[in-house]
Amino acid sequence: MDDNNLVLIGFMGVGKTTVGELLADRLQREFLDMDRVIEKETGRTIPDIFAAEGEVAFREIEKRITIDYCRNTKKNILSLGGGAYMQPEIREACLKECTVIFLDISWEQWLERMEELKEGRPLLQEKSLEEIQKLFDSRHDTYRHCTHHVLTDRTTPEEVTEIIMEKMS
Ligand SMILES: Nc1ncnc2c1ncn2[C@@H]1O[C@H](COP(=O)(O)OP(=O)(O)OP(=O)(O)O)[C@@H](O)[C@H]1O
Ligand SMILES: O=C(O)C1=C[C@@H](O)[C@@H](O)[C@H](O)C1
Ligand SMILES: [Mg+2]
Repeated sequence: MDDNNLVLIGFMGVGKTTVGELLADRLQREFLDMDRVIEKETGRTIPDIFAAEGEVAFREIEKRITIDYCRNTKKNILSLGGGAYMQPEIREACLKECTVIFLDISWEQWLERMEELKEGRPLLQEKSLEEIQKLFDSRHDTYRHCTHHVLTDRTTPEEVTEIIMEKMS
């Protein structure tokens, strides 16, 4: 395996953080959740940034910090915010500098998790179910521009980790 960062992408709640931590253990690499990195670097929570400055301002901050970590760090496991990959500049930096793993999930399986996901995820609190499903569907084709695509339906985080290890071997 090379020294590239591994970048996990996919919709909110698909398991990027959970699987990212397991992968980091297996590979003896550091795990960085980019939502938490953004909060640390700005000194504010993501809900606070959304509330005070709005989504457009959040996306600019997200772009600057995510691209910096993609380009200027090595050997990390980076879990991207659920919407980060929709930004073309972030996508280009990830595909050029990193190995990108898309964690996919069906809408039906995702719905089963939705209630537990609402806390701390402002987009899920603001939007109707119909709007969330539209967002879910609209992002799918963009996430497919990746290095490895893993469907996680009825698969435990440990099994997902194993599938990723096999794909990269
Ligand atoms: N493969 C899985 N099977 C069942 N539950 C899972 C799986 N992966 C994650 N979960 C559960 O789903 C919830 C969301 O997982 P996690 O926080 O890892 O998602 P995420 O992709 O990092 O979300 P976000 O984009 O909002 O940061 C957690 O409660 C986690 O335990
Ligand atoms: O899917 C999204 O657009 C988001 C997902 C979260 O990870 C956070 O980055 C933020 O709440 C926006
Ligand atoms: Mg996460």
